[in-house]
Amino acid sequence: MIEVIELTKRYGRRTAVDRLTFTVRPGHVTGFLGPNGAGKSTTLRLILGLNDPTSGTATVDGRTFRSLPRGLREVGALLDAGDVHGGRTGAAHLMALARSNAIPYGRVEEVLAEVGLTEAAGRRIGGYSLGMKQRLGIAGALLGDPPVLLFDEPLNGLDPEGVLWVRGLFRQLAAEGRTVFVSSHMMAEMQHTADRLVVIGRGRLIADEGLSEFAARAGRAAVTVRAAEPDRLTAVLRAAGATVRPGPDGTLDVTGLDAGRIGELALEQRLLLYALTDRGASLEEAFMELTADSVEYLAGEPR
Ligand SMILES: Nc1ncnc2c1ncn2[C@@H]1O[C@H](COP(=O)(O)OP(=O)(O)OP(=O)(O)O)[C@@H](O)[C@H]1O
Repeated sequence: MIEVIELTKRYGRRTAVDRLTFTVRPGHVTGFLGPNGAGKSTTLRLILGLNDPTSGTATVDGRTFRSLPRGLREVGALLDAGDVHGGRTGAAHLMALARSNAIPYGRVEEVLAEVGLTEAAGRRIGGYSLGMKQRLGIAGALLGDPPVLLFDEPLNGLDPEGVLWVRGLFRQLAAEGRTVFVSSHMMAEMQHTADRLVVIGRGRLIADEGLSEFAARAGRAAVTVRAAEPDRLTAVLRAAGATVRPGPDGTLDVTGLDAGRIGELALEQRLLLYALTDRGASLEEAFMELTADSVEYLAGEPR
């Protein structure tokens, strides 16, 4: 379990992390979300004892990372996949990590196989693609078989197959009872990866809850409808107070009426429906709405 209490980090006059309090529990994949510059990397570095907080505490199972005696065996982390010695081979990099953390060398082969890098293990990291470097970083985090794992933007640079693999791996690690904390600035990445969210903006906590609770807060549940006569249905639904927007492939995106009421109205007007799907609130919309005030650099108005 990771516990962050009133954590604050200032760089001169800039407050990167502002009295942040949250808990990351075992058995879940917890997404750590926030727009660029929200303070995610700084928070992860504070948890790992790489920087000192200005005030407040960050502990892992009740102790600061620096006071944990067994390093990588207690907490595995991938912070920056590019931060590796390009002249070394993947295997040599992991061997060095194993040696400095008193981890048996046999683990190196195991984790290389787990991340799919066995073939590339003898090649120099300088020639690895970004996706391969991410895999190597994940291998390093897994090396000590730790109960707590932190990943900073681990999906960056991975191809779709790699993304699916990482998601499966995170779920499996959580199912084994580990604490898995994964940062990202994109809700779309997290909504299929995490089951809980810690959301921050400008260093402050915005949400610490399950994915569905977060979505519900936006309060914009939508229904997707596919109808034989979309124009007539649109008029009927608008007359009943709904907001209707054309969706992709001739579907309609309806808010303001639930699926049951839309079905009734269609039946009353003898309008044929091919599909009627509850979409729930869009997590992306919830994220944009709740973090809108804390985005560092807003894009200009569209021209
Ligand atoms: N060493 C430092 N010195 C000064 N300011 C810093 C330092 N590290 C971070 N900051 C500032 O703190 C704020 C938070 O940065 P941080 O990298 O933690 O954000 P982030 O959420 O990880 O962003 P991103 O998604 O862009 O990586 C930013 O405004 C950044 O400029």
